[in-house]
Amino acid sequence: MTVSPHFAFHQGVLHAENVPLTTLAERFGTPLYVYSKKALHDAWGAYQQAATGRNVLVCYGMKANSNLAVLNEFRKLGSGFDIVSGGELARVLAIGGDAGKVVFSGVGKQEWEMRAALKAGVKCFNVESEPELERLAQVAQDMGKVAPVSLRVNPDVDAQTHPYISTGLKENKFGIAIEDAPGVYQRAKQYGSLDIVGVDCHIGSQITEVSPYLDALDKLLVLIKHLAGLGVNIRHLDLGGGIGIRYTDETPLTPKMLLDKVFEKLDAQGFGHLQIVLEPGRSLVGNAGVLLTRIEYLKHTDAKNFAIVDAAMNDLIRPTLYDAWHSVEQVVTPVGGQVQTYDIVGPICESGDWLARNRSLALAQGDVLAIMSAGAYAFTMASQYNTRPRAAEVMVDNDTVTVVRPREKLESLFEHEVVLD
Ligand SMILES: Cc1ncc(COP(=O)(O)O)c(C=O)c1O
Ligand SMILES: N[C@@H](CCCC[NH3+])C(=O)O
Repeated sequence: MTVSPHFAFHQGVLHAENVPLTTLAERFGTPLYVYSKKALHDAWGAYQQAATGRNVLVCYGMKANSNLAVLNEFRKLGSGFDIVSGGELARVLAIGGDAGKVVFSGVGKQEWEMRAALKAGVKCFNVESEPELERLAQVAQDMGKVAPVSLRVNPDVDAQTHPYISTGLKENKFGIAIEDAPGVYQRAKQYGSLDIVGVDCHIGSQITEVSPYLDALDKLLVLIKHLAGLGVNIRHLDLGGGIGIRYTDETPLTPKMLLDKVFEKLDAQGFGHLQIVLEPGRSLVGNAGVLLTRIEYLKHTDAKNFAIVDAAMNDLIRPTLYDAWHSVEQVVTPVGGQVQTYDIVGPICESGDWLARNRSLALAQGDVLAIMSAGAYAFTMASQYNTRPRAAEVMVDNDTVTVVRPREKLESLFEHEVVLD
C-alpha cells in the first residue's frame, strides 16, 4: 500500500484520518504505531456487506492485532474472535467479549487453556490432533462439561502464499489429514463429553486468489457428505485462510468475491443451511495501521546508503522474517533533495535488522518515515530485544487521538528480574 483513504497526504503532509502524522510523532515520540479507527470499521464493513442475508460469523483472528481498543471496536461491531491461546481468551474476556462467539484454534492447547475456554463457554474448539481430542474429552469430563468440537482438517491445498505462512499443506503442522478425519470424527462421537458442531480448515495467510479456498471447500464438502452418511451432522463450516491485503501492488480478492463463490457452491450442493465461520486477521487491520519512525543518521558507504532509524526488527519483524515488502512514505513530502537508494535499517545489532531495502528516497536526518501496512503482525510480533521498550500505540478517530498503549518504560523491562549476591 502506498496511501489509502485513511492515510492520505494533505498539502504535502501524511495524515491519519484528519491528524497530521508529524503532530503525532512530535507529541508521542517515535517509534509509534498509529491506527485509524475508520479503517477498522471500513474493513469490517466489507465483510458485513458481503455476508448480507447469509448466516456468517466473522471471528476476528486477533493474533494480527490484539490491542484491547482494536478488539473492542470489533466487539461493538458484532465480531466473534478466533483465539489461539489462553492469553488471547483473557483479552476477549477483558473487553466483555461474548465467549459464545469465540473459536479456539491452535495445535498445542494446554489443559489450563482448555479449562479456561470451557469455563468461559466458547463456541467451539478447533481440534488439531487425536491426542488433543482425547485431552479435551478428559478435561471436559472432569469439569462435568460438554466441549463443542470442530476438527481442523488439513485439506492439503496450496494457498499460493509465502511458505512460512502457508498452513493447509500436508507438510504443515496444522490440522488432521483430511483422509483421517472421518475416523477421528467417529472417535469423537463416542465421547459423551464432546459435542461435534463443525468442520474447520485454515489454508494460509495473505491469500490473494479465490481458487485455493474453493479447492479446500470442494474437499470439505466431500467430507461433510461422507460424515452425514456416518451420522455425524455438521452445523458450521469454518473456512479459515486469510484474505491478503495490498502491501505494494497486490490486488487481493475481496470478502464479497470469496463469499459469493462460497455460497454459490454451498447452494448448488444443498449446503446453504450451514453457518459459515471466517477467521480474518490481516484483512481487518493490516492497512489500518502505520509505524512511524525517525531517521537518526544517514550513513553512506562504498556499498550502500543506509537510513538508520529509531524503529527496528523488534518493532516490525515481517521484513526480515518473510522478506516482506512494506511501503515507506516520507511523512513530509521533501522539497528538492537528492534522491538516493537507501536501505532503511534499525539500531539493533543484527545484519537482518532492516525494514526496507533499495528504496529511492530524498532523505534527511531527522525526517519522519511511515512504514505502511503495519496494523497487522507488527505490535503483536514485537519484542524487547536489545532492551528496547515496545513502542506506544495510538488510535486516531477523525481528529481525536487516544493512546491505546503507552510506550513501555525502560525500568519495566527488568523490574521482575532478580540480582543474586
Ligand atoms: C487459525 C488461524 N486463524 C486466523 C488466522 C488469521 O489469518 P490472517 O491474518 O491471514 O487473516 C491465522 C493466521 O494465518 C490462523 O492461523
Ligand atoms: N505473522 C504472519 C502471518 C502468520 C499468520 C498466522 N497464522 C505475517 O506477518 O504475515
